[in-house]
Amino acid sequence: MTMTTTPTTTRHSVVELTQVSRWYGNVVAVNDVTMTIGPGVTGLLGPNGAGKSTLLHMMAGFLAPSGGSATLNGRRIWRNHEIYRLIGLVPEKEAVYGFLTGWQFVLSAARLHGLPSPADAATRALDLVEMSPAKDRRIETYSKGMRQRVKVAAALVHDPQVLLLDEPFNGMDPRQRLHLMDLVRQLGEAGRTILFSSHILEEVERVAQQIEVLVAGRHAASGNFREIRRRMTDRPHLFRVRSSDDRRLAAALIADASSSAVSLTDQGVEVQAVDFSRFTSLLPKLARDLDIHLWQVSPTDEDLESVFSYLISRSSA
Ligand SMILES: Nc1ncnc2c1ncn2[C@@H]1O[C@H](COP(=O)(O)OP(=O)(O)OP(=O)(O)O)[C@@H](O)[C@H]1O
Repeated sequence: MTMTTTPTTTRHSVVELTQVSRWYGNVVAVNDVTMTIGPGVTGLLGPNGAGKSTLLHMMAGFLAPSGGSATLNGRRIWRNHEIYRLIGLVPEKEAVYGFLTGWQFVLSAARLHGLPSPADAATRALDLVEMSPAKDRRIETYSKGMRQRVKVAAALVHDPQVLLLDEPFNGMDPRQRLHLMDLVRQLGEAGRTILFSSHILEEVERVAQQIEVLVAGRHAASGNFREIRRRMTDRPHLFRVRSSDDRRLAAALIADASSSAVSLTDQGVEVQAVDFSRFTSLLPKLARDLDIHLWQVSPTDEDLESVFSYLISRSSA
């Protein structure tokens, strides 16, 4: 994919949230979040309802923080029109009119921004997302991936330094997803400050250099994917083990420091492993030494929700 950038824009933008909170009536959607988003691609990872959309909307100037401050390059975002010109938001909702062509949609975004040459800007944005060949078709005839790209073009039409994307890869087929991932990566490499939200760790790992984890409105972890992975692997894991002699196996496991709790149940031995790598090498060794056959070893808490709850419990410790 080739990409053109506009040399006139300074590209080193930093979005800064300082103790930002947002509540809707009694619901605290975002709770005391402090984070800095710099150039390149950052992934905002969190389960549904974590407050990702609310956070992105505050960064885009669509929502006022109830407390704390959100700035871009040191300047307040909320109600600051000059700052709005530097930010593009790709919303999660399908905010596109099916009866418009891609060209009309992106052109109207250019006009709304009051750009001096809206047609040139629309052409450039459509080229950037490789949608020029389909620009004269109505949006309702587009695939999900094409729709998403045309939304990105509309968000990029004013050549913003900051691009915020809310769950951009949702509902796409694998090929479209790879295509958009490639585009997001390239936009980041060109020096833009990009933040996209997702509830899928693998998705975030593939595109983002930096990951910010949000759980129940709180900032639960921050780092590159290796650090986030490590923190997730370091957490206590709950395993269920079925073997030819559960009782003897449980006794041997309990004697080792790799597990904090071992219990015998109808379904086998349940082990709370506090040292993941030590436990996974110890178990086969014990089985061999004691001449016990292992029939089943399965993690019981591998879902992302439990990983998230672990991270949030750590961050509040
Ligand atoms: N306009 C609103 N009025 C009341 N509550 C809201 C409103 N918008 C969001 N919320 C609540 O705030 C919390 C955070 O919502 P938000 O949409 O920001 O999360 P999210 O991480 O983007 O989740 P999802 O991926 O499901 O959209 C949720 O509990 C949600 O129900």
